[in-house]
Amino acid sequence: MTAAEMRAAEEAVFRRERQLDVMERAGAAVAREAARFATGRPVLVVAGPGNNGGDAYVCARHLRQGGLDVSVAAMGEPKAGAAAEMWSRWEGPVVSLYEARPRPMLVDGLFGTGMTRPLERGPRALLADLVTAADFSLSIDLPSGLETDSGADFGAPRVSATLALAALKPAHVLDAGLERCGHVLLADIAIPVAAHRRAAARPRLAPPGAGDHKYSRGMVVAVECAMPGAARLAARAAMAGGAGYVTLAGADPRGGGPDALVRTRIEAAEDLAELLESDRIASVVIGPGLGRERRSEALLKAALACPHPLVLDGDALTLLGRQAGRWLRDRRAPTWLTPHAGEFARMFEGEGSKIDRTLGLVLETGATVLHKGADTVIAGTDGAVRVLAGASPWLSTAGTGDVLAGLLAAQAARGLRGVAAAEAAVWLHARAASLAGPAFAADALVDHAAAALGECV
Ligand SMILES: NC(=O)C1=CN([C@@H]2O[C@H](COP(=O)(O)OP(=O)(O)OC[C@H]3O[C@@H](n4cnc5c(N)ncnc54)[C@H](O)[C@@H]3O)[C@@H](O)[C@H]2O)[C@H](O)CC1
Ligand SMILES: [K+]
Repeated sequence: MTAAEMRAAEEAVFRRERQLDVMERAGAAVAREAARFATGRPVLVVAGPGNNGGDAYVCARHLRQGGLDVSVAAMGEPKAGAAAEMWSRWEGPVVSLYEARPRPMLVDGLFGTGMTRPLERGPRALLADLVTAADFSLSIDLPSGLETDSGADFGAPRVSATLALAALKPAHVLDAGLERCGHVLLADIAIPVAAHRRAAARPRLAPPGAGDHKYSRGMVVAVECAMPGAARLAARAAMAGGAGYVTLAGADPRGGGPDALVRTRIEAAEDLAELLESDRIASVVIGPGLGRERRSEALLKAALACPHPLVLDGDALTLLGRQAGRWLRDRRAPTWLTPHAGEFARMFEGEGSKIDRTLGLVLETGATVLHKGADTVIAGTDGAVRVLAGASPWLSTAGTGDVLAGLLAAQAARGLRGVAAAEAAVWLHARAASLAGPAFAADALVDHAAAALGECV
């Protein structure tokens, strides 16, 4: 939830409950986690001037009542309201942040969702030093120094763990927030939240039924052109992703690949157009290794004109570029775009967080967009958003995007649509990466995709 949505949810609660009671709950939740990690060690709580600081004073009081050695350092005194009341309920001394001495356990309650501008250099350095000197650091709601709605870096330290209050915010999963938050925990503080944006979750996929056959399970066409290896990876991934039949349409009928991979020879774009007339086809993937030649462009146009669900990746996205909206708006069949940051920028400018910009491209094209990266954002035409953060960093190797495109084509061929198909593909991809361990080649992802799928049926 964004900062504004969070405020609205809080306001709704304040209509029937005192703000003090909600803040008590938040502070108590923080104290429970802090005590768990402190394991008896001395604690330094740093408190800011707003409600994040209010939570911090409550936390300090609870920790001290629990028998821990707690000191408090503040940056600005709370002026009024619940936070000021919590400050006055803290009976120990409060030193200025500039006088704070590091302690083994640090609780960071300087700023939360109220962060509106970057931290100034002074407090930024002080906080960073205290975090570095601590054995364990826990941030209340957000590491102080992140823009809540985008995860942009406002000078936040990298803490050991962050306890999100009531709901995850975009900063817990996007941009700089991805690495600054450390381990993200979520506290239920009885503020009801109804979010249409969620973290990507393990899909539940139907196994084949007794009456299924290769066509009913979905036939995928992968288009091969300039770099055959990339299209082959996508085709193999479609097989591992559960498609019943995969054919690779290309100029060379003898190119490699597993025996089960069917090759269909196409010379010109007309051949592809003719192939794609078959109503046995359940989805098409084009773009991995497509190239940017005249022939690539002609093949892309043939694919765009076909009546089947279509996954557009790699060079297909670059070829569409700023014209993506014009080419895609009138396409009737489901369409997915799977850009990485560079391809996305070539198609669409947009403003705001990665979520906002991804939704912008959805609006522009009418397609489901799977915006890749360490923080993968999926957005659909119904406004639904899924984010997958924290996938294996070893995915940053050539060919993994081709595998994702193939996995997505398989989900489309199995009948999944929109965000659900993209979420399933992204989850399978991340899970296969974690099964593959360190330093894998993209080929190994394919080898682990079936095992990942096995966890979903
Ligand atoms: N509303 C509630 O009762 C509850 C809120 N919870 C916690 O409150 C914070 C959000 O609190 P808020 O007072 O809105 O903002 P902050 O404490 O994050 O910030 C305070 C204040 O600081 C100013 N400010 C912004 N940027 C800077 C900067 N770079 N340097 C200096 N000062 C800055 C700004 O004007 C803000 O007003 C939320 O995260 C929760 O922790 C409880 O969870 C529940 C009850
Ligand atoms: K904080």
